[in-house]
Amino acid sequence: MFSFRSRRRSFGAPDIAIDLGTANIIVAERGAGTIFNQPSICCFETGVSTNLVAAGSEARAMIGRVSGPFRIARPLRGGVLSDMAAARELIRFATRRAGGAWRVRRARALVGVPNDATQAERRALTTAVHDAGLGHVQLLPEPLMAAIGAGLDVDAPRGRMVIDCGAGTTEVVVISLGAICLSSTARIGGDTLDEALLEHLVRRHRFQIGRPGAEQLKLELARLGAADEARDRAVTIKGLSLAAGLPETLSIAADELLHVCEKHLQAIVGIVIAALEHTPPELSRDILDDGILLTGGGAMTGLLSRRITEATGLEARIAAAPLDCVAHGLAQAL
Ligand SMILES: Nc1ncnc2c1ncn2[C@@H]1O[C@H](COP(=O)(O)OP(=O)(O)OP(=O)(O)O)[C@@H](O)[C@H]1O
Repeated sequence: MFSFRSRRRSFGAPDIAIDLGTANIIVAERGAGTIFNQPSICCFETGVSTNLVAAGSEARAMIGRVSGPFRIARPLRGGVLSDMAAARELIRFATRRAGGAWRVRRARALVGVPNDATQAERRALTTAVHDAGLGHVQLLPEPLMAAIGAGLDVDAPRGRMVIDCGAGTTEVVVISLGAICLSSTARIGGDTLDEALLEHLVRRHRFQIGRPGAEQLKLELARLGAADEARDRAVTIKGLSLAAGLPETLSIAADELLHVCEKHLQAIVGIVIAALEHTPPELSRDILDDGILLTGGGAMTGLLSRRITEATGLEARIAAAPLDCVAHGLAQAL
């Protein structure tokens, strides 16, 4: 069982907090608050040596538009580190503006990590943070940090269920007395929904769009899906017609694409139900009274909270700033 308070005592005051997510990286510095919040993306020029050309928002604008020696890289896949060089360079880039006195003695860093990350995945993340120029690293579980960042009193002797819906992972945890009592993680999230929409368009309409286009489509569907009357509307998508081999604008009923989204949401609901089945009775009673808290970017679609409530009968509440909960929790730990 992870206990936040016991781990903190042996670490001393940290200087910097890093929420390195599959989609976004947020860095907070003690005394200065958030100093960086941008997409987790790098663009490298590969040649004799590999150089970072751009990172964050600038690199995101390059997706699908680079060729030759340029390579777009994302440090994480499915919530865990998959590209060491990209992680190191992105963390270095994101922390370069930090100006604390710790620069002289190398920062102590708090870094969020999925609760089910393996020892090898934890070691890789720690190495990437060290290689980026930071000193002592402490890894903290993202769903617990999300709960703290959302304002839950995690130290109370009360069962709290939190679902952190990221781009690469969905984590369902039950927290009591400052510790995670039960945890279930699936490597699904906003990214897998983007991919499902891409595949649907190719299979059903022979129409190709890029990853940023798929994410934009998902965000539009999230808006439309929240209002039942909007389901009849059509969405227009710009991309490449594979049949004609030409750029085209495709118009599709929102309802058809919302079916793809619903499949994804049902997979998340399935994880929540499985976690509830394994929750001890006293904690279940607390969750019955307090409901479930949703954090992470994927929680922002009102559809997910609605489907969870329909399936479980429990109130599902979306945190005030879902995208920032983990970073806020880590910043509080600073
Ligand atoms: N309004 C919205 N509706 C649905 N999804 C959204 C919305 N806004 C953002 N997202 C999605 O949320 C995801 C990013 O969330 P978040 O920043 O919490 O993930 P992350 O921490 O980078 O990922 P992970 O924790 O899995 O490594 C992206 O897939 C993004 O498209």
